[in-house]
Amino acid sequence: MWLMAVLVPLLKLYLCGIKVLIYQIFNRSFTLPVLPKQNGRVAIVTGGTRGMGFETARHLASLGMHVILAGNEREEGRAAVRKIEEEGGNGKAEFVFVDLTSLKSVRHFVQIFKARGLPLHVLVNNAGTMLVPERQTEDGFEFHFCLNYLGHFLLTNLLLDTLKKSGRHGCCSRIVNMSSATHYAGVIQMDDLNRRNCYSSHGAYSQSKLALVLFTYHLQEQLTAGGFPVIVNAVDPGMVDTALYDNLWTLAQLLKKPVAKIIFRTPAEGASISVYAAASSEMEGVGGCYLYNGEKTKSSDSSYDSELQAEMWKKSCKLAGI
Ligand SMILES: NC(=O)c1ccc[n+]([C@@H]2O[C@H](COP(=O)([O-])OP(=O)(O)OC[C@H]3O[C@@H](n4cnc5c(N)ncnc54)[C@H](O)[C@@H]3O)[C@@H](O)[C@H]2O)c1
Repeated sequence: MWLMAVLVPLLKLYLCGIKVLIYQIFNRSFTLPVLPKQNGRVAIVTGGTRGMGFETARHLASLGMHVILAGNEREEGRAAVRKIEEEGGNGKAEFVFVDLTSLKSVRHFVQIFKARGLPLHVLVNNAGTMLVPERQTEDGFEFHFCLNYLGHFLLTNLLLDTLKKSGRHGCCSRIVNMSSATHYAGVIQMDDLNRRNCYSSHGAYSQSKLALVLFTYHLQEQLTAGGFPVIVNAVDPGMVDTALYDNLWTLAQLLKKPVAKIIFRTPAEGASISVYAAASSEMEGVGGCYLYNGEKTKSSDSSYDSELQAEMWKKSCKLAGI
C-alpha cells in the first residue's frame, strides 16, 4: 500500500520528465513573435525574483510594463529589481513581499496593492516549489498544495475585480498559470488534498500542477459566461535549468547536472511561454488553453472533467475562506 502510494507517483513523474527531455532533444525552444509594446500596463509576477519568474518580469518590463515582482525573498527581490533597472528599459520594476504559503500574507499583499489604486492587466502565477519533504504551512496545508496552487487561487480571486475593471474587449487582462508536464501524472485526492494519509512529494507536486489546470479551465468558463474582458491560460515551460531542482535526491542531482546543461531550457527560454501568454497579439481574447512550446496543446484527460473542476473550485473556496 505504502509502496504503491509513493512509488507510482514517483515513476509517473519521472516518466513525464523523460518524455519532455526526449522532446527537447529533437526540438528547439519556440521563438517569440514580435510583441506589442505594453506601456502603461501593470503586471504582477509571483516568484519574479529568480528563475523563470525573473525572466518573465524582465521581459515584460522591457516591453514598457510596470512590473511588480511578488516574492518572499527580500534580498533577492531587491537585486532582481536593480538588475532590471540597470537594463534601462522604459518599464518599471519593484519588489513587494508576499509569502504564498500564508493566506494571511496573500490577503495583506492584495490589500497593499489595492490601496495604491493601480490597474492590473497581467497576473502571472509563477511561484512554486518541487519535491519538498512533508511539511505544513502555517494554515495547516501541505506545502506544494498551498504554495503552487491554493495561494495563487486566493490571490487571483482577490484580484479578479481589479483585473475585470482593467481589461476591455479587444485588450483583455490576462492571467497566466504556470503548470507543468507533471500535471499529466497528477491525481486529485479530493478527500486528502493535503496528502496526510500517505505522503509522496512527487504526488503532491503533480497534484498541485493539475489543480492549476482545473482552476484555469473553470475560471475561464466563468469569465466567458459573465462576458468579462479577462482571459486565463495555463502554460508549460518544458524542463528548465533553475533552482527548482535543488530538492532532487543527491544521485538524481548528480545525473541532472550534465543533462541539464545540454538538454534543459534556459530560464529565458522557459519564460518565453509565460511572456507569450501575457503579451502576444496572437493570444488576445484567447483563454482556457494549455500552452506548450508556443502552441495550444491538449492537457490531461482529467483536467477537462468539468465536474472535477467544479468540485475543486468549491473546495478551494472553502479552504481559502472565500
Ligand atoms: N524548472 C522547470 O523545469 C519547471 C518545469 C515546469 C514548471 N515549472 C514551474 O515554474 C515555476 C517557476 O519555477 P522555476 O523553475 O523558475 O524555479 P525557481 O526556484 O527559480 O523559482 C521559484 C520562485 O518561486 C518563489 N517562491 C518560492 N517560495 C515562495 C513563497 N513561499 N512565496 C512566494 N514566492 C515563493 C521563489 O522565490 C522563486 O522566485 C514554478 O511554478 C515551477 O513549478 C518549472
